[in-house]
Amino acid sequence: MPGGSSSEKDRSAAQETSSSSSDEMAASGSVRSIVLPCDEVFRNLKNAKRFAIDIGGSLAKLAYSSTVVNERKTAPKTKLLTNETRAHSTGLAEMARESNVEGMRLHFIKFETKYIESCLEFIQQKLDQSGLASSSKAVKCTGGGAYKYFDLVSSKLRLEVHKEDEMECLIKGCNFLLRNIPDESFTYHHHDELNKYHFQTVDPISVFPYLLVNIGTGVSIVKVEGDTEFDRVGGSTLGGGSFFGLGSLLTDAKGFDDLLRMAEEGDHRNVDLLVSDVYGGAYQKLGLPSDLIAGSFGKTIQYSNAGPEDHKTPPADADKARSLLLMISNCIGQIAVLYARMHKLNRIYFGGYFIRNHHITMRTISYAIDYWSQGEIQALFLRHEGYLGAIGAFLKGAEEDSKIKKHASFSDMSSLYSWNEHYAGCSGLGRYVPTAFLSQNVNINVLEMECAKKNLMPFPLLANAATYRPDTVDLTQDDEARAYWIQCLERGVDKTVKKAIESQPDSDDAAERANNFQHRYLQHLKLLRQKPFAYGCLNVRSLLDLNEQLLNEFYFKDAYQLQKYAENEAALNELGEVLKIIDSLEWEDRQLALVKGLLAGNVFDWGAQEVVKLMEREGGLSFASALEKLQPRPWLNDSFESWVESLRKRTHKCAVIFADNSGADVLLGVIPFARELIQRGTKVIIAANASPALNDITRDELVELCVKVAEIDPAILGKALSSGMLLIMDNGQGSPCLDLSRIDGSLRAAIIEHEVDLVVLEGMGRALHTNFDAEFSCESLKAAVVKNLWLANRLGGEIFSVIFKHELPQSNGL
Ligand SMILES: Nc1ncnc2c1ncn2[C@@H]1O[C@H](COP(=O)(O)OP(=O)(O)O)[C@@H](O)[C@H]1O
Ligand SMILES: CC(C)(COP(=O)(O)O)[C@@H](O)C(=O)NCCC(=O)O
Repeated sequence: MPGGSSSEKDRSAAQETSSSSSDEMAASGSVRSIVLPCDEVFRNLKNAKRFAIDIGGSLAKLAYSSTVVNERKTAPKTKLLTNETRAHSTGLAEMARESNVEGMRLHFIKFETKYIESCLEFIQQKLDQSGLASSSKAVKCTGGGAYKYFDLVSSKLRLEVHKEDEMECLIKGCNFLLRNIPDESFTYHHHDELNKYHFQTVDPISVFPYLLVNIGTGVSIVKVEGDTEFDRVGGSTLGGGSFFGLGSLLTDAKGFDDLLRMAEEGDHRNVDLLVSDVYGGAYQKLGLPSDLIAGSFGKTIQYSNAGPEDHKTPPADADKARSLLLMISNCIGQIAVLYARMHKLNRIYFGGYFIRNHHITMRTISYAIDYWSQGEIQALFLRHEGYLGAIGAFLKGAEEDSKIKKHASFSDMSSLYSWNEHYAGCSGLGRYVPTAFLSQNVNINVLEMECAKKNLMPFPLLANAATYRPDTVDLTQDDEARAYWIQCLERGVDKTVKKAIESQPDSDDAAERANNFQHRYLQHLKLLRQKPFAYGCLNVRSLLDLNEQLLNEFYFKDAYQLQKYAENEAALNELGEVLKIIDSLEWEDRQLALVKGLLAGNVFDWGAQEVVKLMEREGGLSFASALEKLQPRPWLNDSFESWVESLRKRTHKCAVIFADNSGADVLLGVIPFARELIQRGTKVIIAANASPALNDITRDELVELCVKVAEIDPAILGKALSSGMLLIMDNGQGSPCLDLSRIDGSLRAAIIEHEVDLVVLEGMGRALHTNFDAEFSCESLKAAVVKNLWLANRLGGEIFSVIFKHELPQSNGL
């Protein structure tokens, strides 16, 4: 039987391993690294609320939830908002909301089942020390170990153990990951040097049907047609257990990582019988190439039968390990296609930790699926392939608890709220980190997810939500850009540290925490330099978001709060004058002044090192000097004429403006621009961040500022705020960039209700790093100042080049 994997391809892989193995082994964890203290891995255990465990034949996966208090230090309260004014500001009062919410985080930890006892002991110790009890009376337990370790789990955690069906947990976990984690699934393309991982956008509405092939110790094959409609249609004994077990018998491998390392180094042609070994060449009649595997391990018989006089050297351990990995991966691929065909399914996801994001395994399975399905089916892998059962078990427990307690239910949370991967606490794709586990060192893999506490949904005016990708440049594919941005953010970290310390003048340990932040951020950047795919896709957005996550991690909820406060005050003082100048201009000059104001405001960006230099100079940066910095027209991207023409032709019904920085940007740029639209009869929604990121304005801050704005300009802006012509809303995010596939559900509803026909994206983060290529079903403006020399040069311009992109939808007859 042809093995399904051509040895020619495998030979090329064998030759490639010398270059790729070091990287891949870093991924699989055999790289020497510092042993982490257990507390750094079992994070937030003292706030743990609920546990679940999936104890498999080989690996145990522990899941727990913890609460993270969003102890946002309040900025010196803007004196502008007294209780009295708050009460009288109709329209604004309703917008004010509680922002000091408790966040929910999910932690998943994976280690070899043989350490289960030490792990439970460690947890027990921690829970005893903290004196806190789990909020749940029971722990959900799945996998074979739910039976085998029943007594151990219940005695150590002092909780009732509820056994849960393994398949149900597996599917629940898989559906949750597909719906909630961006870039969760991918196809693997070994021969595409630049882009080995093609991440898939999973439309949450059309997740089903699919076939799940879970390769754990054994293999389960499940046909999934809905959340509760699934059927274990088959399985195989030839799985991860066979690879690890047989591999250990056949070689001197010291553990799984060692076996994988051997497989990378080995040459299967010393072990497998190829078509050429049988036929002397290709088997033309059947179309079997000469280097196809005819029989796995077929050559080993020669060594077994050979006497000492034959001088046959037995195959190396590495060759056997490779042949074994190919044999098992090939067979599973073949079986998967047969089941997919039998059940008329064309999507096959591979779960289970045998895969371990390993390039030979993924490549062989992909090849087998392609070969046996004649190119009709592609193998889909999951970034968190080993956690499906644990996630499912955790969700089951949480749902049941919330039903009993009849309060804010987790079942609602898994279906109504969105989750983000918390990169700051994840060890990354397939990586194992050595951890000091009571008295032993154990390799552990960690995943964390954070509840967005919101129902995030796609922006309704995307031309094609299914194909929308927020990021303009994929840094995993662009080596030069990746090297530049990682280095640029490394250089910017000192400034962030300084601002973080400044933001908490009364704290004794701010400097220490800020240094820890710096250390961790630099560590993550180093990992991403070596393993760009560690967290799925890599882009400027994910690098910036990681910065925010780590700041929060070290209790810097708003590092720029003092800066923002000062800039807001200064800009409010200038607002009246700026409005007066604008009002004195003729119509066309006014339109240009408004656009230039929007752009000049965007220069006030604490995320851009070139600008920081200007702002920290003596005298700082004024709005007037920012205006002077702008590239003279024609701009690098200049559709001002087209914008003016559109304004002449029509009055927009409603515009949504995604605001960027605090101070001059929002108050002297966005507000006057919005005011002009309002005067033309256009309703305006200003959508600001839900939580702080750099010096970006948040929705709560803007609501407060608007009280003063209304006082400065009662006739137009004051009236607009109270009549609902100007709405301030939350975009659902806390990033300097903007992912339009996940915006706040209420903003989405308002956009639909008010029939938004103009989208304005402002700033580098929202209009250049992300969404530059986004297409909308209505008119749009993308406005930004390029405040980074490298990027400006790359785009063919100089620092402070201007992007002003006005676009009409494809089908628009205007
Ligand atoms: N560090 C490791 N130790 C043991 N097995 C590992 C390791 N990393 C990956 N594996 C592979 O993962 C398989 C177990 O996958 P998993 O999905 O956890 O299944 P199970 O729940 O049956 O333990 C093992 O049989 C082995 O092939
Ligand atoms: C962080 C930013 C995206 C914010 O830009 P904005 O959206 O405020 O225009 C931008 O400043 C940026 O790309 N900074 C990278 C680092 C630097 O240029 O120094």
